Amino acid sequence: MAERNSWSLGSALRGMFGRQTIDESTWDDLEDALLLADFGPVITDEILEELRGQVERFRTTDPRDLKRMLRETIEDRLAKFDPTLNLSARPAVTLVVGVNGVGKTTTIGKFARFLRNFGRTVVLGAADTFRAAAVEQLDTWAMRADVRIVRPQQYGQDPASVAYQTVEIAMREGIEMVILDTAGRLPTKAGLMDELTKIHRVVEKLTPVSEVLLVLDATTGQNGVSQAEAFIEHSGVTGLVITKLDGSAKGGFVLAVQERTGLPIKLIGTGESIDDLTGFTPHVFAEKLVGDA
Ligand SMILES: Nc1nc2c(ncn2[C@@H]2O[C@H](COP(=O)(O)OP(=O)(O)OP(=O)(O)O)[C@@H](O)[C@H]2O)c(=O)[nH]1
Repeated sequence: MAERNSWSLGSALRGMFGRQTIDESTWDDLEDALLLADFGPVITDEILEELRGQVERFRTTDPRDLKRMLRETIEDRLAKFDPTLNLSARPAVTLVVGVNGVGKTTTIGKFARFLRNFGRTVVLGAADTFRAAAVEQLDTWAMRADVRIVRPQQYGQDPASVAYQTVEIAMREGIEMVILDTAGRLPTKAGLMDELTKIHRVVEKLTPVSEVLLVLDATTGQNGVSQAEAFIEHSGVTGLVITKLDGSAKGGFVLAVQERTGLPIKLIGTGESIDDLTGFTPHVFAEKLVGDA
């Protein structure tokens, strides 16, 4: 199953785990594979050191043991963060933030369907009011997911007022989940952060915001995190969504990004279709990354 994912280490590791015994070239190959997968140099060194210690402690020369140890080490590190979505409030308000093009709108559509599949009622708020195309795109996803949407009355309307109206409708009509789309780019970073702060403040006049999800594109890997730093610093992010994992060779990014930001991954996007979104389970992810044999 591992080989089907572009981000799997499967093919990179096949040669080394095909050998009879662990030797120096095994370690070199493993280092190359981890760096290529965007674990980053620090985590790569730490993992190698940990595994060398374990191989010595257990006095093994069997590459299959090393593979199991690699999987467990990655799983342990992934599991240090809690991936649970906090959506017990009614309504539970989720603000979705991130730079342009990372897959915010697509994620919102998929997330709406994801929640519908759990029997929840959902309303979307189109609080990216500056781009007509953004509202239209969200509308299309609302239709696909079969959920309601609150659109701005005119373009350029204060995004905070659309957010407020959406939450108000949810409260009035007993809709359980509110998902708010936000702009990815404004002329200035300060303007963007002010806008998000305002949306947050205005919504919280009605009810607390349950989740602020930052969407990151796996194909840009750790470079993309630098672009998103302002969101992490200023918008009270509670969790990460990693998109486009299906087209990425950077499976190690998933571990690196949690450790670098200190934020848990809560959702994973694995394609462009409406059902291509899953929760994040460290055990499953580590197994798909390293392979289970
Ligand atoms: N392969 C793949 N493509 C994705 C995924 N998520 C989003 N995309 C694609 O990425 C592109 C950008 O997605 P959008 O949802 O428009 O991104 P956005 O962040 O809302 O962009 P703006 O509205 O411009 O801010 C689209 O072509 C999506 O189909 C994913 O998990 N896998």
